[in-house]
Amino acid sequence: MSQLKALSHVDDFPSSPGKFKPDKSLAYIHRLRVHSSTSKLTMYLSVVLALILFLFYLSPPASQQSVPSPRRSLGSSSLSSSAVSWTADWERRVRNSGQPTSNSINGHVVLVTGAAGFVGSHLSLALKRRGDGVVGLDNFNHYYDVNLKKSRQRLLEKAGIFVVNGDLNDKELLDKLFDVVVFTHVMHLAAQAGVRYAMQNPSSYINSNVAGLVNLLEVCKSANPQPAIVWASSSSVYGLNSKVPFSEKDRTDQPASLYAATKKAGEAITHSYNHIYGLSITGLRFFTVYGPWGRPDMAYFFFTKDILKGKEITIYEGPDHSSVARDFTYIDDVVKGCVSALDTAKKSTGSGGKKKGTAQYRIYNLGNTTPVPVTKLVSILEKLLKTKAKKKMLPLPRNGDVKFTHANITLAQNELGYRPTTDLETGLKKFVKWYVSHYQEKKSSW
Ligand SMILES: O=C(O)[C@H]1O[C@H](OP(=O)(O)OP(=O)(O)OC[C@H]2O[C@@H](n3ccc(=O)[nH]c3=O)[C@H](O)[C@@H]2O)[C@H](O)[C@@H](O)[C@@H]1O
Repeated sequence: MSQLKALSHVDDFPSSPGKFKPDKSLAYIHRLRVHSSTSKLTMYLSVVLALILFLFYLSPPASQQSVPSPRRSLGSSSLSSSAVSWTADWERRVRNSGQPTSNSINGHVVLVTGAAGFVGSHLSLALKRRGDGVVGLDNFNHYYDVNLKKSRQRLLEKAGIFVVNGDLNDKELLDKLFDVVVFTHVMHLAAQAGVRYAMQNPSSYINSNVAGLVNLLEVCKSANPQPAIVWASSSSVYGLNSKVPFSEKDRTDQPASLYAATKKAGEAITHSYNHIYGLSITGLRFFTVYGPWGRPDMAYFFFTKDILKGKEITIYEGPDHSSVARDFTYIDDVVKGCVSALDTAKKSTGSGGKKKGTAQYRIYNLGNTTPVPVTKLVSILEKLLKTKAKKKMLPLPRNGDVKFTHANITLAQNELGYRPTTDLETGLKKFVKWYVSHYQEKKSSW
């Protein structure tokens, strides 16, 4: 979430009480009392009266005041005179975007949060392609290059998906979206991602991954009908768990980063909403998802950028120079898992904020089952980029990173039919191809 954006309303208030200077104004009134003549007072009163009448004349009638004005969070920065038509246009765009096509197999209508993000944009396109109604939501924060998010948004727009510019914590906006469209599903992918950044900006993780999640769940529990919710948890919840491969039954009470702790909190929070309100919930633990249109804060992405620039890259290693490894999972495989989670999700059981029966609660690993050392990732990139990396080996810092991840995907295989098919070399080849073509015209921004 953009801190600046979240706090922008603060500008409406005096920054400090010091801005009020009651002592001066009192002295002024006192001077008036002592020195002014009756005629002066009459003159002041007339001026004040004239001012009140003038302001009254300028103010719109009550009926006009009740018309909602365009909101900053809805993507308009200017308060134009066409306030009413702009709002109607916005509603029309949301409604059209959420309309399933006639060839839609199941008629799903999905709200995708984080739609301008990496997984969100891929998933939105996949759903739209098969005819689902898809409405996107994204706050376009500055955690990484906003231009990349806007480029993804343009792709979505071409496919007929409207991405609403707004924040998860904006309850009024979420209520409005649920008023305009009846969502059968919510695919909740908006989050403050990144393991290491949590040490720099801890509050952004609480704001998005905890407060934003609760806000969304509050709106979903009150919606009628309640949507089924599928959301992105993370492999990082396994934390210091050393039993491999990681199974959903393994302990997840030892997070190694605040990021992981907020994702684990999300699993607990969603469970409580499932239990109390009958919301159907599916949590997906993603394992280092990579691919075209990926996130520039992730190692494979900035390694590629730095290798091409001839800049040194830092590779972390474990004790005694042991390798650090990740179960890198290709985006298309993850998207298939997400779609399948949506398709197998049962309906929520509650209505009007009241639970009517037990609702489905599921958690799945979506990994690749083949951990690859980071050193190997770098050698694949060197081969694909035909450039030698300038490598610096460093002991794994205490920044929240864990030494390895490795998914057991049996449960997702059995219940979602999830079968990842892309190995790291094949996936990175597709990423590099995209990277080179996407940035070749923007070399100045490298
Ligand atoms: O699977 C997950 O749950 C998580 O996957 C990634 O987190 P991570 O696996 O740490 O991905 P990267 O940040 O791309 O790091 C990949 C590997 O490169 C290593 N690395 C990272 C940065 C660096 O400068 N050098 C380096 O060797 C890390 O230690 C890690 O082993 C995502 O960033 C998280 O949002 C996601 O939730």
